[in-house]
Amino acid sequence: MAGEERDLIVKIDNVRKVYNTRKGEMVALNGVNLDIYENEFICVVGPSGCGKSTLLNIIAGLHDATSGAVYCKGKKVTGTGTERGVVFQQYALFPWLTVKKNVMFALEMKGIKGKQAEDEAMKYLAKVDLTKFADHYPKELSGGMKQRVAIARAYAANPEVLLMDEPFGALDAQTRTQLQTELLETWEKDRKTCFFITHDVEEAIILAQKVIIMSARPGRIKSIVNIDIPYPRTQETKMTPRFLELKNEIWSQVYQEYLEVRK
Ligand SMILES: Nc1ncnc2c1ncn2[C@@H]1O[C@H](COP(=O)(O)OP(=O)(O)OP(=O)(O)O)[C@@H](O)[C@H]1O
Repeated sequence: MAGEERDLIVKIDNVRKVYNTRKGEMVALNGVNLDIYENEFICVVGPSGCGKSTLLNIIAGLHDATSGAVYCKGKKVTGTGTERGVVFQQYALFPWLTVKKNVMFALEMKGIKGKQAEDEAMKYLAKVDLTKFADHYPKELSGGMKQRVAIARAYAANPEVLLMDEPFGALDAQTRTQLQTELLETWEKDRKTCFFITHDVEEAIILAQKVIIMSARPGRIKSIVNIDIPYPRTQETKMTPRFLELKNEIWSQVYQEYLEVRK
């Protein structure tokens, strides 16, 4: 249906990625197909080395696919673009810019300048509760605060899709839980399309509408599990019977792939 097509944000079409290594060719991804629709929250889990980051980097336009292609709103991805915002595990802030200027940078890339960029940056910093730190430098912030700035910067660019590569992976458990809650609250309000990689099955279920399980290398999509737990979700959701059932189901599938890796 034409209506459905309008809502398709990212199309991953038969993507294969081969790296040339000293030991020869290494197939990181093979035959990956996925459609990401507007307002979807998708989490990707799978064993270490199955190609999750490779896939995200190809969507981001940081890597090329060896064959196949990615389309964003119908346009073939050939490089990075402001319609695809990326948040990495290691905050990737500019250390020489203040918090506010880091966020302003994203706005300036979109052609928003001067006072308007400053006002908008402050608006996004307020969303992540960091207005008081606007004039601080990244090195003066905790890991969780740096990641909030990275998220504010990604949001400020108002991308069609947010690509997040283990954004909370480097944080302690408490901060991680806090940032999950904040991201959930934000997503429940604006439903920004998200493609989020994590090692943490609980994190995937609490956030996502769909959890994509990737197979051991060469990475393929092994299965897609719909998370039928209604929003709003809170940390207490993790104690509910349905959550635990989904956790068992997804964990056992991921575990099978871990065993494949170890063979
Ligand atoms: N630039 C590169 N050159 C050669 N091989 C690479 C390169 N980048 C990744 N690889 C290999 O491709 C495979 C997939 O890596 P990738 O980082 O995408 O996996 P991942 O699922 O994100 O892993 P993890 O969960 O450990 O972060 C791995 O075997 C990795 O060693």
